[in-house]
Formats: sequence, structure tokens, C-alpha cells
Amino acid sequence: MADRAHSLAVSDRMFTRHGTGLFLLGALALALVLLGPLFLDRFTQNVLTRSMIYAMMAITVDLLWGYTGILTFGQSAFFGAGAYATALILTHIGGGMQNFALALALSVILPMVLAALVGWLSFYHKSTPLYASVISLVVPIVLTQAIFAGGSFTGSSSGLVGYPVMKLGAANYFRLAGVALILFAALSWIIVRSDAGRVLVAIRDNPLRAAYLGIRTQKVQILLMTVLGGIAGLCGFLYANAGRIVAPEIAGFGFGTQMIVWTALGGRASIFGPALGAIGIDYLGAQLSGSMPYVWQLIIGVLFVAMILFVPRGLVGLLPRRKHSGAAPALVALPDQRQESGRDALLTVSGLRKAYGNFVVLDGIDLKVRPGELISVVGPNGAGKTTLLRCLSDGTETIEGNITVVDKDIAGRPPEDIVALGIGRKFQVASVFESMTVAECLRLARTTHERPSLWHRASTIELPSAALEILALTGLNKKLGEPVSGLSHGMRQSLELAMVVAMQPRLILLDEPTAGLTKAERTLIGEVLKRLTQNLGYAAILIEHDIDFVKEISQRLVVLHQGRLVMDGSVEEVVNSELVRSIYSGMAHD
Ligand SMILES: Nc1ncnc2c1ncn2[C@@H]1O[C@H](COP(=O)(O)OP(=O)(O)OP(=O)(O)O)[C@@H](O)[C@H]1O
Repeated sequence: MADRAHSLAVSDRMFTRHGTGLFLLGALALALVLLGPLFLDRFTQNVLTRSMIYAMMAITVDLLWGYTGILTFGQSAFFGAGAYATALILTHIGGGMQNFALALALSVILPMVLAALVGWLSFYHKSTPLYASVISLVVPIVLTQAIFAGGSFTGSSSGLVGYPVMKLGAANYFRLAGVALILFAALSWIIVRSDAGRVLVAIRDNPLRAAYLGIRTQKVQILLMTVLGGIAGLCGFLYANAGRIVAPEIAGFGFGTQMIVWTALGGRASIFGPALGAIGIDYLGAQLSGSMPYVWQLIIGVLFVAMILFVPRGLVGLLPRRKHSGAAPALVALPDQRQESGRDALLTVSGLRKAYGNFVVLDGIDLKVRPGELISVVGPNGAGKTTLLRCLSDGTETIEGNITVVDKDIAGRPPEDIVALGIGRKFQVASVFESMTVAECLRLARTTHERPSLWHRASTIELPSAALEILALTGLNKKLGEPVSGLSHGMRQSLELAMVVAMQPRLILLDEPTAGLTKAERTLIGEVLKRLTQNLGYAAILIEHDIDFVKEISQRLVVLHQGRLVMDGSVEEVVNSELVRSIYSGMAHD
């Protein structure tokens, strides 16, 4: 309790420090947008109003692409849907408060529904990022064609113009767009720095690891897309009112691509970069495109290529790089919790068969794992060990036979659902989050236990003692604030192991967890695993090639050979078995 109170106090202080900077910046920007109309001519006000609306659109693209890794050309579709919903209502039903309110509501709801649909189509299980990007190209094309086909109803290629709009005047539209931009930028800035913002970056960095931490990546992506679709629609409402004209191009993928260019030039994953990129390019474009329409596009194109080649982080990349900020969070030990024991099997595998085309990798595997057991799977290279772990942790793998976890058939369940059943998996090649610090990775491993805040970053991380021991014995506890990209191979292995243990799964699947560690570190980690299983009732399946290590810590050994489970017995039985000797000596003769 005291720890939590302390953590909130520290976190509040950090939040206040960041908040003060943000507040000052916001106040300055607010003063500029409120006073701007006093010294800007009408043309400049109109252009900057549009630029600031575009800046909000660029931030939506940055949140999707820069932070979450969803390269989308389709934000224009949601913007166009919002703008056209507004223009159609005001053209065909007329102005007045009620109709403005109706237009406002529909300009948000319709794009949100469309975005939810696009998100659902784009992020089904095992869809690729390329597929999502292609969908994002198709949607604006379809929408633009629908507008063209709409005849006088949609204004076809001429668009809609001359409809009644909210009578605010150029100066107040400028102020409204400016205030909306400041609010949206500030909100986005707070969210991307929060723990929830780290979840977005986790999905960008390593969606597979995120899913295997139990994070429902597709749901997060669809939700984000839906919310940002609504915001794009709102921008469309503002645009249709301030500009008094809508044309099919605003819904097209050309405009969607322009937003990508603004974001890349300004600087991905920085919020302010894309906003300034949009304002700068749109404003300069308005000034210059009249006198040199084609050359201007050429300049932007060359600038884009040059930036991608020489300053991939965009304009913000020219600023001095900020070091990973602030004090690393404190680690707090959770009280040891015994997993419920009992005689029933946690995991039951019966008749498992897995084939890739005609190549049978696993055949006729039967296996039971009970609470408190540490089972090691041994066998020559290519015997099917990793494939077995993959089948146990991803129910969408095409297999024959049955796998049940605590009596629940895992067939059809994606990894995040299987995590919820209590299975944690450590991969053969350490799978962590490259752009994050050690502490951030650990925090993400606790996502399913502690809902990440949208507003702040917690200043403590609660971890089970076994995870703390792993961190301490490999020295990772002294590197909490350091980026993962600078860690050695062995350190990454230990970090991933600590992350999996931090999830407190009932059954831990470990694929060569100590590869890259020293003999002494291996022994110590072996002790931790032994304590976890024998004292605390966790179960573990371990793949290891170091037979001495395996002998020390395992209760049972399972031998896989050419996809078949050829032996399942005590360490003594297996190690002294003729069959096992012949398998390994046979391999030696290969
Ligand atoms: N996606 C795939 N498509 C086709 N074949 C595959 C695929 N994944 C694995 N295999 C094959 O299945 C066999 C078993 O692979 P697996 O990685 O499970 O073996 P392993 O026992 O873990 O080996 P190692 O000890 O070298 O890690 C290998 O012959 C491998 O080439």
C-alpha cells in the first residue's frame, strides 16, 4: 500500500514535470492561434486553417504508422467520409443548428463505423502489415469511385459547393482549428508517453512478442483505427465548414499518401514533427504552387527521398537526440504465490500430428504435464522440439489431435487467448522490444495483470520474486533504464526469461532459455526454475541441449526423434537408455 502510494506520488511528480513543459508550450501555441487573426491577412488565415486541420490528420497518421507500425494510406477515406457527410446534409437538408448537430454526429459516427470495418478486415489473425496497407489503399479508391458515381447527389467530379455553413468567419475558424489542433496534439503527446502508449510501440516493435504477453494486438489496432477514424471525420466536418467546398480528391489515396509524406518529413513517432511537417508543406505549397505548380511537387518528392535516405527520423531527427529519460522505475517484489497444485494435468496432448505439406514434423505425440513438474524435451536438431512448443502456444496452428490446457481445448485460440489460460512462452531467439528500455519491457510483461494507464507511466513495476532473481543474477536490475538494443545476446535471453516469468503463467514453455549465458549464470537460473516448479507449483517445459544442465533440474525427460516422442521417463531412465544413446550416436554418424 505504502509502495503504491509512493509510486503514485513519484509518478505524479514526473507527470507534473512533463505537464509543466507541455502546459507552457500549449499556452504559447494558444496565444499564437488566438491572436494570429490580428496580424494575419485573410488569405493566410484561410490557408493556415486548412493546414492546421491537415496537421491533425498528420497526427492521426503518426499515431497509426509512427507509433503502432500501421502504414496506412487510408486516413483520407475517413476524412472524406466526414467532410462529405457534412456537405451532403447541409446541401440536401439545409443549415440550422439541428442540421449542424446532425452533420457533426454523422461526420464522426460514419467514419468510425467505416474505420472499424477496415480495421476488422485488416487485422484478422495472421494478417500481414502489407495486407493492412493494401486494404488502406483500396478503401479510398472505392470511396472516391462512389463519390464519382453519385451524380448530382454527391456532385460527382465537381464536388459540392455553396451549401450553408456555420457562420463563424475566417478568424474564428482559424482559432477553432488552432485550438482543436493544440488539444489533440497535447492529448496525443500525453497518451504516447503513458504506459498505454508503450503498448502501441510494443505492437510496432514486435507484434508477436506482444501477443505472447497476452496483449490483444488486433483489438488494440482496431480500436485505435476506429477512434482515429472518428477524429479524421471530425477534421472532415471542420474542413467542409471552413472551406465551404468538398471534392472527391479529399477522400482519395493521393491525399492519404500526402499525409504519409508530411509525417515522414516531419519525423515519425514524434507528434509535433508530423504536425509541423503538414503545416509547413501545406502553407509553403499554397504560397508556391501558384507560381510553380509542378516544380513544387517535384521539390517535395526530392525532399522526401532525400529525407528517407539521409535523415530517416525526419526533421525532428535533426534535433539533438534525447537520452532515455528520467529515473528508471523501482522494482517491487510481489508476494510469492503458490499455483494451485492438484493431481490433474495442466496440459494434455493426445495424438498430436503436425505436417508442413508432405513433411511430417510431429507425429503421434502424447504428453501430460502436471503442476509442479519441470519436463525437459531433448532430441537432435530438427527433431521437432520448437514446433511442439509452437503448437502448444498457438491454437491456430493447423494440427491433428488434441491439446487441452486446464481442460480447455486450445484449437482455434490465438496466442493471446492461450496466455489467458496460463501459458507463457520464451522463444529460441530472444524476442524483446528493440526500441524500449529494460524496464519498459518488464512493464509490458505485466500488462495483463495491471491495466496500463492512458495518462501516465507508473514509477514502479511489481514483479514476482523469481523474475527479480533472474534480473539480479544477470545484472539486468542495474540496467533498467538502458535500451534493449545495447544488451548482449545473453542479457536479452535473461530479459525475455524474466518477462515470461513476470507474467506468472501456470505453465512456462522455455526454448533454450540459457543459450548465451555463462555456466555460472546457467546454474543460478536452473535454481530459480527449480524453485518455481518444485516450491511454487508452476509447471515448465524446457528445451535444452546441455544435458548436464537438464539432468540437474528436470523431473522428467521427454525424447523427440524425427517428430516422434520415443521416450518419456525419469532422468535416470532416459539418460541410461540404449535407445537414447543410439539416437545421439546415430546422429553423430550422419
Ligand atoms: N514453417 C516451416 N515450414 C516447413 N518446415 C518447417 C517449418 N518450421 C520447422 N520446419 C521443419 O521442421 C523440422 C523441425 O523443426 P524444429 O525447429 O521444430 O526442430 P528442433 O527440434 O527445435 O530443432 P533445433 O534443435 O535445431 O532448434 C525441421 O526439419 C524444420 O526444418
